[in-house]
Amino acid sequence: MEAETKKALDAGINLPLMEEFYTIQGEGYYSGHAAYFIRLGGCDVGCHWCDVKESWNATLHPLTKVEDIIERASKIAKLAVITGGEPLMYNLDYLTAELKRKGMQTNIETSGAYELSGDFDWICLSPKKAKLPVQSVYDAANELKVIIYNKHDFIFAEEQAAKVNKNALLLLQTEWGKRTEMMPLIIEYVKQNPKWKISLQTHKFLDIP
Ligand SMILES: C[S@@+](CC[C@H](N)C(=O)[O-])C[C@H]1O[C@@H](n2cnc3c(N)ncnc32)[C@H](O)[C@@H]1O
Ligand SMILES: Nc1nc2[nH]cc(C(=O)O)c2c(=O)[nH]1
Ligand code: SF4
Ligand SMILES: [Mg+2]
Repeated sequence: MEAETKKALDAGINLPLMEEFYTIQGEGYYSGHAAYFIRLGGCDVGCHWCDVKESWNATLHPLTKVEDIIERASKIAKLAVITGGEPLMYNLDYLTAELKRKGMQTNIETSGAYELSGDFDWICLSPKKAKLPVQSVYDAANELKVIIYNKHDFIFAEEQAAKVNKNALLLLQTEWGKRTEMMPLIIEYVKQNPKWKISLQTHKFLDIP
């Protein structure tokens, strides 16, 4: 990579953009809200059930001017959701500062595997066993959303709940491919442990992006 290109990437002036779309947030506390999704390419966490594996290789996604993304987003939306890939692999200070300057709300979907950057109004932390969150993200998270793929994930969920700040909402979300098997267990678990709530990928039921 050329020095100028690297400089713009490190400063978060240009970021690898996989896709951007205006849709309805399907998951978590903001489920049901209209939101402009900004999906950045690049992730090295390696969840075998990841539903956007095409995002992993950052070099496949063009370095895009953040300025242009914000122009498009702010024309049609009030809320931006930064996702990926793993968005915290990048410096998100410029992106969030400019979104806010346009009056937009900034939310993020992250595994928390990298240090926090950017100024976020809402942080969804979805921790992964393969690369655990850093402390700063446990401290700042507004919701903890644990994916349930098998029974052991309930134990993992409790371990993660013990590490996150006390104000964070606690959410269990079935891994999509295992939903028939895991949903009955999640329902029973939440009835027995009502500090948890269910999060569903409602956009997949609605068949929207
Ligand atoms: C694709 S990830 C991108 C953001 C970040 N890398 C992360 O994992 O939080 C967005 C959200 O989708 C969840 N997710 C990914 N694959 C899933 C699947 N097969 N079933 C249910 N949730 C999934 C993640 O846990 C995360 O909460
Ligand atoms: N509608 C919709 N809601 C979402 N919530 C989190 C998503 C993500 O992939 O980060 C996502 C997504 O891809 N689509
Ligand atoms: S951390 Fe997120 S983007 Fe990365 S592999 Fe896991 S679910 Fe996919
Ligand atoms: Mg998704």
